[in-house]
Amino acid sequence: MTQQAQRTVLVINSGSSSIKYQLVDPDSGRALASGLVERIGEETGAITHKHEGRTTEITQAVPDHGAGLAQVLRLFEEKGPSLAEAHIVAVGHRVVQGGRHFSGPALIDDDVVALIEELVPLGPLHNPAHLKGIEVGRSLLSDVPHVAVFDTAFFQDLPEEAARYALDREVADRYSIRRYGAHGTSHQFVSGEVSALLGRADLKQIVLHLGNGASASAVVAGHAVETSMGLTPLEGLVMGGRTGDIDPAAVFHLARVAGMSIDEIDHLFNRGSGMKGLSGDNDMREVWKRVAAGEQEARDAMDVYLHRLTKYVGAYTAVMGGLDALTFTAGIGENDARLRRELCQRLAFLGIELDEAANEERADGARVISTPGSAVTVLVVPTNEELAIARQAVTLL
Ligand SMILES: Nc1ncnc2c1ncn2[C@@H]1O[C@H](COP(=O)(O)OP(=O)(O)O)[C@@H](O)[C@H]1O
Ligand SMILES: CC(=O)OP(=O)(O)O
Ligand SMILES: [Mg+2]
Repeated sequence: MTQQAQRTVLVINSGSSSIKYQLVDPDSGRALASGLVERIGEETGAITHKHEGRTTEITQAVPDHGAGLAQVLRLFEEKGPSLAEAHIVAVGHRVVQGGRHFSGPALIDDDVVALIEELVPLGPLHNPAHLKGIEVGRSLLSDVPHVAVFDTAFFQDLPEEAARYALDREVADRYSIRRYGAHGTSHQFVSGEVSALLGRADLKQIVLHLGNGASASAVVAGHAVETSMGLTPLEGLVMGGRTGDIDPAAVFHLARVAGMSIDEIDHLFNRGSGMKGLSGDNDMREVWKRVAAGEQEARDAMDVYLHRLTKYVGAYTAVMGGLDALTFTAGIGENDARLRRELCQRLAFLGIELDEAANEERADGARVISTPGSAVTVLVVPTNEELAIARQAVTLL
């Protein structure tokens, strides 16, 4: 018989086109159930629900995040575990954009919902999905507290010189234009795991969160000092469908010369660019297949991706005055050994030496993939945003 949890948190992590969820015991870290709703809004969506070693897979259209979440709650009733008997003490919602309002988790009430709504322009791919998740979650699970955990919270204390853009001060302050960052729950969780694994609290770290959205952070002794996402999650690294860094004058140029509207440019930069725009595919596994098939555009896209990463690692090493640990996480960072190898080759000048066998090994947990003689410890650490959200949520109870 599986051991009963004393208390659980249901965590809902809504992405731009997906929902990840976990029913998790915040004390032991054990997930009683977990799952993923993918390709929301597309012709065919997919839902995967895992509970006690059993996996249920459903292929069906999921029109929006509200419908996806309602389906997930039905799956809990049909396949278990029953939410009514799960001792749920809170529902934790990931929220990407908290602007300047939130430096920690917040109990969700109508005022908090209004603020998340106000911040939609600064989290255009994510905040609308979170609002749907919160609305459906609150109506279907109305007798437990709902807590919002913000991606931006970990970066609220960035040094002013990192958070401030060189934009007219009055305009920037009036319109709250500054670097808010994103993926902070993951950067905080992963950098904390690295400190624990290496047994040192004073590390100079770079964390590369490489998923569909991708970001880098520089963390000194547990405090973030730089991060690549900016006013919105568009800035920084090359992503699945997002440009990352681009000269803002490209916007003026496309408006004036190509006659594109602001909404068209927004869509182009946020959804039609990145690896998808460069190679035709936003999934790294597909891009590598194209590289293997000899497609030059795919190889060029990989080189743009790697060049951007190299630049950020170099810049953050300079900002921190050194580098002790470089960590890969999220879908690409955790699974793409070739990408890790090619990046570390470009970073050999830092004294980085990869243990090729450890890098290729398919393992689940956190691990070191550099040689004992490497000047920088290189690691793969699986992120667990859901567990981190659950732990933050219960601090408010
Ligand atoms: N084995 C793999 N090799 C390379 N990339 C992978 C692999 N497995 C997953 N990915 C990448 O991970 C991405 C999803 O990462 P994830 O962190 O779940 O992103 P998000 O939270 O933004 O949806 C996919 O788009 C895919 O490109
Ligand atoms: C902020 C962000 O890009 O999140 P995700 O990678 O989950 O889309
Ligand atoms: Mg993610």
